[in-house]
Amino acid sequence: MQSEKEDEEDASPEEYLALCSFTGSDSDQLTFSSGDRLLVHVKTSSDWWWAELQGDKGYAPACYLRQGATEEVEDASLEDPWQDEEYFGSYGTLRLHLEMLSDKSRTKAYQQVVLSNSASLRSKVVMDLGCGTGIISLFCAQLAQPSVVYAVEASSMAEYTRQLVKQNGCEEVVTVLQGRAEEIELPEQVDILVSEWMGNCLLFEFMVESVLLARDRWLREGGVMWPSSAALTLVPCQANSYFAENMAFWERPYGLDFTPLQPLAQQEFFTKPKFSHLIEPDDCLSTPCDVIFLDMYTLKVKDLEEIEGQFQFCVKKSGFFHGFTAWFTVYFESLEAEGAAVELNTGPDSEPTHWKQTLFMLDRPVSVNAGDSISGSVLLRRNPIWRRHMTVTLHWKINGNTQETDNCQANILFSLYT
Ligand SMILES: N=C(N)NC/C=C/[C@H]1O[C@@H](n2cnc3c(N)ncnc32)[C@H](O)[C@@H]1O
Repeated sequence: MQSEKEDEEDASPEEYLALCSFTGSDSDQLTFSSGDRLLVHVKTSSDWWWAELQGDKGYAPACYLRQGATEEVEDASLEDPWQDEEYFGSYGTLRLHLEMLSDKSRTKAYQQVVLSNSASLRSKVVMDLGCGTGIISLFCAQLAQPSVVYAVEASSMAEYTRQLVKQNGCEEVVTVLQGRAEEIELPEQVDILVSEWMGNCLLFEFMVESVLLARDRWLREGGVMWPSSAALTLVPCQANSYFAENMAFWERPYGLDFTPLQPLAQQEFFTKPKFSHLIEPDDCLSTPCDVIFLDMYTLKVKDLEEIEGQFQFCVKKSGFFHGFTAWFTVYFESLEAEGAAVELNTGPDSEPTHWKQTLFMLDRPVSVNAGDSISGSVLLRRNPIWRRHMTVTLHWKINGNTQETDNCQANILFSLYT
């Protein structure tokens, strides 16, 4: 392996600036500090590069490095680490709002929360964070009698939201405030902070940070968070059709042998997560398991930098282990003491949502048998520079009980970028 890399290192290495510190999580990953200048020898993949720092060689996460960066470039990227221009720009158009409103599972879950708590919502003060078109605020005004709903929206959609509130005769109850939730001023504390903040893999976009900041500033003592908690679920899975369409395809297209393109296909299609994947329940190789649980009352912004979960799956049927699929569930506690919680589950046993599920493909499938165990960890690491992005690192071992399977330690890092 080393010799292979040495061959490839003939090309002259390029200097990159480390935009932030990184601690390697195993022996072949480099550890470096913000400001270090690394020599990148081989860009082995879009996410990991073979680099050198003062004689030490190892893999470095590409998203931590900037080529020939000088101070002003670094400052530039720090200028808009939230990419707000682009982010709120996209929410100023209808496309994303139409997608979210068309998602019946998602929208009806919030409607159900308001409906099943309508009595307790009477005379309450509500904040709807990131209200978009104001659908949740309109549900509150239409299905319950809160004293006021502060509908906060940072994008230019807010001016239309005001029209929708008026158009539906809710202006007595709903007050639309345009601005970032972190920056706007409310005239009072709120009893309930409701928001639909979940992104791919639960956290992508990191809108959750805004929700936590607003909680700390505006939610009164004993106030209620909707969602109240969230869980990220993982399962080892088959992905036969995705594998066939993107990898097996090159075996014999039109009677020709295109297999030399398969390494390229692996690099191009299997090193990025596949958003909007629809996993069939049958594709699950074991019982799914919640690997991360977030309590929205105690979660702190600093906790979002790195969140790790462990897993131990027992394979329930033989098949090809192509990858892991992830989804999330959020829970809305009842305002009544003994009331039942409402849940929005985006997994394969529920009605599909616009999030669908996220598929992380292994670089090559492994055949597994019933009784094998797949154990390991998942690490969500927030990008220290681009604050709406994160990487997902999966480590796992297969302690097969078949004679030819040994521990195949593996880890893959996926960057979730828009
Ligand atoms: N990704 C999912 N599920 N939903 C995205 C939903 C995002 C909506 O919330 C708004 N939003 C996001 N962050 C803030 C904030 N800090 N202050 C005010 N409005 C905000 C966006 O402009 C969208 O309209």
